[in-house]
Amino acid sequence: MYVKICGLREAGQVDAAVEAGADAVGFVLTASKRQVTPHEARVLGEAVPPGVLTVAVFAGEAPEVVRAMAAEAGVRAVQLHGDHPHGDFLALADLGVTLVRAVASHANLRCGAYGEELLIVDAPKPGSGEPWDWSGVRGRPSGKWMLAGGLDAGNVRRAITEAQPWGVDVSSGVERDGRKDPDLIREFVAAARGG
Ligand SMILES: O=C(O)c1ccccc1N[C@@H]1O[C@H](COP(=O)(O)O)[C@@H](O)[C@H]1O
Repeated sequence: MYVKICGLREAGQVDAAVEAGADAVGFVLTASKRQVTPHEARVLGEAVPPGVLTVAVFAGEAPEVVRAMAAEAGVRAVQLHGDHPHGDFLALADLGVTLVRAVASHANLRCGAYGEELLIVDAPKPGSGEPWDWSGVRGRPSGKWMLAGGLDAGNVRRAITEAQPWGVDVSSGVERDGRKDPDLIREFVAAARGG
């Protein structure tokens, strides 16, 4: 089970995610309570081993903005949320990073349909921590797709059973009082992998 921990803002949180065995760590560069600057993302990403994907999260920015910020952040992947047109993915195809398309369940759920390598099927309000009807997507997405939206250590096994994703992605569910919590990160990764 591929696991991404998103919305990291401090070096200790990144270390906790890597040590827990996360496959990918996310830095939110779009407007959010979890937003970091491209420079901060670069510094955080420097401690991440090569085998772990560093992901910059965007939502609605123009491809030129994504290109410039991703280059400054030095990330290995960019994640575009919302209704980015196919042309935005084509415009970023030569960026040399993994493209991740993040959409709500009403969208095209074929991973690769827009040239992306990874797909995230998320709640209507990304980063809100609100659970949604994961069971409704079972059998609809194809390829390498991650389930996101309202997951935590207590519900991720059920969500995996219901939706049958290739991976899972979490932000709010590994926070305590608005900050990422190393224990919750460890518990989430273990639960996602069946521990
Ligand atoms: O986490 C954010 O603040 C965020 C802001 C804007 C777009 C995406 C964001 N995060 C993504 O939301 C889901 C996780 O949601 P949840 O908090 O676990 O319910 C994941 O795809 C993040 O990358």
